Amino acid sequence: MTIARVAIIGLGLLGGSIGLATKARGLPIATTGWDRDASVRQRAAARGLVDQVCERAEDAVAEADLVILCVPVGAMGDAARAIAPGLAPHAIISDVGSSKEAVAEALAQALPGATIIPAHPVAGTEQSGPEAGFATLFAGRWCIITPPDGADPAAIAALSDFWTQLGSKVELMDAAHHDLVLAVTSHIPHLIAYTIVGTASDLEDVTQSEVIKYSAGGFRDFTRIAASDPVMWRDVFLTNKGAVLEMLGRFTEDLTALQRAIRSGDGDTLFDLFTRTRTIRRAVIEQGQDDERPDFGREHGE
Ligand SMILES: NC(=O)C1=CN([C@@H]2O[C@H](COP(=O)(O)OP(=O)(O)OC[C@H]3O[C@@H](n4cnc5c(N)ncnc54)[C@H](O)[C@@H]3O)[C@@H](O)[C@H]2O)C=CC1
Ligand SMILES: O=C(O)C(=O)Cc1ccc(O)cc1
Repeated sequence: MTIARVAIIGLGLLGGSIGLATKARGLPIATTGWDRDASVRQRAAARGLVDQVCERAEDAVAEADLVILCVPVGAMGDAARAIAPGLAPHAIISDVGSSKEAVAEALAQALPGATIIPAHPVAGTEQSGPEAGFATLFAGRWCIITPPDGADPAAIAALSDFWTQLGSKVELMDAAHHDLVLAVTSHIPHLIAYTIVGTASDLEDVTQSEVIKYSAGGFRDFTRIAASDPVMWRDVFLTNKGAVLEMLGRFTEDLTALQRAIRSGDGDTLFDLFTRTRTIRRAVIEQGQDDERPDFGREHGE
């Protein structure tokens, strides 16, 4: 199965980065794109995110071997219905959504009989929109592919190859397991960031300007995460409800234990946890899963 033509639906950070990476790596693949927002279509064309930005969804997907839906997870069903009339019978339909079980269901319902292989590149930033994409986003990052039971092995192989050619490391995973793992490694950290920044900005005896002025430490990192796209993250929490609530239950128990340790002056408990977590950070850096790549800050103007 050769992928010679890819249609990208949704031309924001993820869609734009796929288009730019395909071009920058010189892949022999033609790219088309569509976004439901006319202003995004125009800005995407101006930046050359794909070879051809189409005015209609069905034109963008006509003759595409692979269609990648790069819209918020709550909009996957709508996007799938928009492309349905133009799809080639052999096309592989995939996506980049941050939650996988709900997306797989929405796509299967919208496109009965289609070859659907959901995926999630675990790579992104707090930015969104057609100006945010960059060609190196996926380099060295994991892309988790969650094929449904009975999926065509040739289609899985073709999608895996595509992501490998964009520079990603590919792993196959069951969708439910993906959702549980990402709940703890990505979704709950975002929820915590939104909470802590919200709590700080609500404080009555600390002014907003003090929060901004003295946010040199950990709080500064939280403000980056808490600047992430509200539509995208609303949809993530609504679609990964079960796994997020399960992990949030455990997190709340652990937080309560820390609260008790602080109240009772139990320094050993605090020290032991902080020592254990330090080793995790070291392992993350050794595996190259941090954002301390030499080009990352520069490309983001930091
Ligand atoms: N932002 C990130 O760091 C990451 C995001 N993702 C996932 O990628 C997907 C896209 O996220 P971003 O590119 O960050 O968002 P974005 O906001 O930059 O781009 C999304 C685009 O989809 C368009 N859109 C919305 N509904 C549509 C519809 N029904 N039909 C056609 N176009 C529609 C919007 O106009 C927008 O241009 C989401 O599902 C998100 O969960 C995955 C990995 C990382
Ligand atoms: O900006 C960050 O730190 C991220 O965590 C980006 C991100 C957001 C959502 C995903 O599904 C994957 C990666």
